Amino acid sequence: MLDDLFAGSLEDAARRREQLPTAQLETLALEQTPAIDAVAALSRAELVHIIAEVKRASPSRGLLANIPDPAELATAYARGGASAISVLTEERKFLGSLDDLRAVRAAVDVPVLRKEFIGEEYQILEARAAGADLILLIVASLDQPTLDRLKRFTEELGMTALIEAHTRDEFQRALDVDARVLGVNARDLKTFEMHPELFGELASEYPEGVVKVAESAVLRPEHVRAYRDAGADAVLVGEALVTGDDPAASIQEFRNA
Ligand SMILES: O=C(O)c1ccccc1NCC(=O)[C@H](O)[C@H](O)COP(=O)(O)O
Repeated sequence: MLDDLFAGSLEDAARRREQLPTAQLETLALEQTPAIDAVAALSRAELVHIIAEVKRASPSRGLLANIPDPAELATAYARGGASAISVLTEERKFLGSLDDLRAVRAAVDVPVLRKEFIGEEYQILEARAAGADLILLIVASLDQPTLDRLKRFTEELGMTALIEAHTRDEFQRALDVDARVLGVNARDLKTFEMHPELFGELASEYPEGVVKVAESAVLRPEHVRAYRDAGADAVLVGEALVTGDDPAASIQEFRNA
């Protein structure tokens, strides 16, 4: 599944590159307002940070929510106290787009994450050109030299990489490239089973100064509390917010869990 998602994302990027060659995209990326410092925005604070996700659909859950106006949803997230907004831009299974990212960027002042299956520099330039401050790098799909190269490229553009691990080995590989924001995702990408305990098993191994992000498997405030008690600085939440009645209120509840 992960290989298919990556292949699809890279094919879509290749199609866009035919319309907008790398040199032109680079100019657009460099013209943007500088990226917001996501490390500062997500570092430990009295209340846990919520990274709230704009997520229409997913491979594990199918269609989740009709989101006609991602900017409106992101504005509600920010009103509820989200510290960052994650926007799924993958088109085939998550039904997202770079237009969603641009709309969210224009609507909020908090850092914006491009959630995508990123395997090459062009996709990172696209993220910057659309105003993203953070991009996702999934360790499971990148060999170590590529992970290192893409992380450096991200930082050269003034952005931050959220480096995502699903196992202890991947966690170590993220540390080996000096991850500054390191996520542990509870969702097994092969079986889609949730393992929220993995974050707690790895939390004590984060070096000082690395932002600890727990991802997925939050449906209720007690799930956020468990991540917070295990040491999370930030928790990334998608489904619970897009399927709930009042996303701003849910974020407030999660922050105070
Ligand atoms: O959500 C999926 O089904 C999925 C499948 C394969 C790769 C990635 C996937 N999700 C991306 C995410 O990491 C989540 O959207 C994010 O952590 C929020 O998760 P949740 O709160 O459980 O919706």
